[in-house]
Amino acid sequence: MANILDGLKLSKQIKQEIKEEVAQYVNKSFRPPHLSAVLVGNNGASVTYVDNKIKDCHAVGFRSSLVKLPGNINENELLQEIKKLNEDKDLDGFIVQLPLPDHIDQEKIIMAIDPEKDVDGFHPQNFGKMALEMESFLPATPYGIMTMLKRYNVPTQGKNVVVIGRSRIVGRPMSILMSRKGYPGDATVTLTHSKTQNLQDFTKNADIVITALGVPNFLKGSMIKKGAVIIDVGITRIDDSTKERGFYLAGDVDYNDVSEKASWITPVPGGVGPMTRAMLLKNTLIAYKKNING
Ligand SMILES: Nc1nc(=O)c2c([nH]1)NC[C@@H]1CN(c3ccc(C(=O)N[C@@H](CCC(=O)O)C(=O)O)cc3)C=[N+]21
Repeated sequence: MANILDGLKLSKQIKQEIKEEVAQYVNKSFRPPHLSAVLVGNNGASVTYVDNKIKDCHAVGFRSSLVKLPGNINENELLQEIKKLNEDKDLDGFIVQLPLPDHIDQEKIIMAIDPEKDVDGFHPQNFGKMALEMESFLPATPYGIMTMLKRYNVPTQGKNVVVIGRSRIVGRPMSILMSRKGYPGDATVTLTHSKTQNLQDFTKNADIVITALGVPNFLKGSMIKKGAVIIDVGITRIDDSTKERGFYLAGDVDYNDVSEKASWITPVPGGVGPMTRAMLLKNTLIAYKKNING
């Protein structure tokens, strides 16, 4: 049976560390860190994520604010809102919750965010710096996975890592981070995606598999090597009226099957998701310290 990479437990530890650091600043009469989120429309999962983010902020002593905009807002109006946030001296960082409605050009919006306030690490300047191994804000989900591997001392040097999915917020940055120098990193990375042929040939050879697909129960025990480390980024809501919230969450990994064979595995829920939230706070703290210390 696999050991569990407990993202919920680790995220609580990290939040505690952040809380203590914030308290030190506030005790010296500095203002608290301030994170803002922009929410366009009312997609169910997005609303949950933003609500959780606000709770997280309060739990660690951050100030938080929410910019709630109607789903039919046009691109220029949204750009105006972003300009205001960029210019707000009392704001350390903000995120624009994705996905945006189809009539808005996502890239254009991301490009408009001040890279210094881009605590999601989505702006091309931060992405480019990440790829060049310069200091930058790292995207929260990949950063959370790197932190989990580090705190659990999972070896990565020279390991075969297979990432499934090439999205701009998870798969692609994950592949870059794991190939960077140092620990965690120094891995041999294969980035697979929907056009990959014979995916199993790659996953069966992998020491670490990171799935970011959004296809429930996609990864089976037969597709992995014995002793592999399995990181499940997929979180899909599955309607189920017998559940309290009317749905349950399913990962990309067939957990019962895969955990028989894996050495380490992340659960869903309680794995990568809570780590993502903790790393957003971490990035905001980094932005804050730069602002406070000048
Ligand atoms: N600008 C932007 N930045 C993001 O980081 C971003 C985004 N847009 N859009 C959507 C995705 C998704 N995402 C999640 C974060 C935490 C959980 C999470 O905490 N999940 C819990 C369960 C939560 C629940 O119970 O519903 C868990 O896995 O245990 C899930 C999903 C951030 N994203």
